[in-house]
Amino acid sequence: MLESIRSHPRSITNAPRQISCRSTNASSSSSSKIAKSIKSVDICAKLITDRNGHKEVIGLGINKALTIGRNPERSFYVIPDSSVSGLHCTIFAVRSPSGGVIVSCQDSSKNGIILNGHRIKKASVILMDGDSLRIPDSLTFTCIHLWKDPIEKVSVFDPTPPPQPARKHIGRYIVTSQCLGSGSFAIVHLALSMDRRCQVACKSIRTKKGHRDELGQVMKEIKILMGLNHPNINRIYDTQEDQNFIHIFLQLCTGGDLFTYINSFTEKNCKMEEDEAKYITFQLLKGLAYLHNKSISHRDLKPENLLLYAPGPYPRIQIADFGLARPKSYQETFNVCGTVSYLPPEGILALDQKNLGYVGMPSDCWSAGIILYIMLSGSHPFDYALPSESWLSQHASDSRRGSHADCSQNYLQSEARLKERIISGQVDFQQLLWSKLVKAKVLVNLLLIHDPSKRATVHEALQSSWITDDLAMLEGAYRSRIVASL
Ligand SMILES: Nc1ncnc2c1ncn2[C@@H]1O[C@H](COP(=O)(O)OP(=O)(O)OP(=O)(O)O)[C@@H](O)[C@H]1O
Repeated sequence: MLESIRSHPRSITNAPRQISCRSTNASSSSSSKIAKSIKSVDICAKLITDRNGHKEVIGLGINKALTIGRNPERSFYVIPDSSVSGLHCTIFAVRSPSGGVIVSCQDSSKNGIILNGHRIKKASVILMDGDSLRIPDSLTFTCIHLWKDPIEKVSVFDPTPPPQPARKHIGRYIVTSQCLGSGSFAIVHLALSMDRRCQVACKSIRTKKGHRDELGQVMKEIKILMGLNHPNINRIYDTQEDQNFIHIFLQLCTGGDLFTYINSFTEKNCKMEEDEAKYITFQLLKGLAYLHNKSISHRDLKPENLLLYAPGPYPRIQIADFGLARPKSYQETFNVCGTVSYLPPEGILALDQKNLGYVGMPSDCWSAGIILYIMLSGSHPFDYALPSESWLSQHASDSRRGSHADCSQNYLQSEARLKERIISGQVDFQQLLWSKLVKAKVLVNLLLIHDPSKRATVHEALQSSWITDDLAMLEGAYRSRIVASL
């Protein structure tokens, strides 16, 4: 599979074809046909296309690629015009981590696409309600519409574009009301950079009055992180401050986060392929190696903080959310922080004894080991109270409900059990699948070594035979899919 990615960089479009509903006119009979055909499909958005006055409505399903182009072999929606590339663009809908839907369009054409009057080439953009997307001389998507009650509304043929959602100016950015996600400290919106002429993410952190020192510290850290430039690190472009917020402008990722991606396999009762997990781990280790070479540790690595640069299989991932990252030169050890499920034993001990410090880089390697385990098995190596595979769905609903801050008795008890298991170091390799994943298991074990001084460093992890056996293919895929697109 890795080989096929290398030689056919567009194999991303081998994703299942979009099950769409089309109507050639606005008649009620076609509307009812649409309603029938979509009942079994998780439709979350619709496109209304206009081709020389001929209008159609197309439903978009979650995690389904709608490929558009001239070549019927490569495209579901075929436009036999010479101005259209074989595969011109791919529209994708993914669930956003906060439960909404993100619709994006990846251009793969020679001539590009026009989004609201701006030409886009070889990039992935997020589409908002009312956005107009044009393939020059051929086709216009007059609107994209996202609904909460999709089945009912997708059958209604309404070619009127909805009003453009509110936007506000912050410096040289236009921040839209399209929410991309939110966390404990921040809310993230889609924004447009007037200088870069591209979409970016705007992460807004509310600043508390009278905490100027804290604010100064955040700004200092942001400055350090603005110097980072690596394909697997989410870039910080700029910051703006106003009375109540610090706004951080980030490189836009259009594919959601790794947690939601892994969970999409569990929802389909399957697991991520070993090769795909390897490709993602390889990128994670590359990004971490870059950070660790600069003596910076992330300290809050988890699948929720690994973003997919664009949707689709074998995604490019970016390490994000550097809120807790620190250069080591600040201090040798740190006050403990991060999420318990991904903390190493020394982090748990530091957390409970309050005054102990721990070192950031081995902690990142531990978290990488947990992430690798979850990608391959769909469950957590220490959280095995739950039957395997229900861990992800349990945590997905927890994080949607925002119950990380839950202090209920149950939550505290299961957290205490989890901490005990992490400290005792008993990794659960009971699942049958591990007998087939011998080399991957070796790497997981190296990253989950109890003693941080003996734990594999990121460079040692990159030297593990699970990675080096396929290094040529991994490097090839990396070069053709990631470095070539920079
Ligand atoms: N660059 C980006 N591109 C697209 N979406 C993003 C980007 N950065 C963040 N998001 C979305 O916003 C969500 C919240 O962002 P982030 O995790 O940075 O906030 P936070 O408050 O610092 O989180 P935490 O609760 O983990 O501390 C992410 O889960 C992701 O879905």
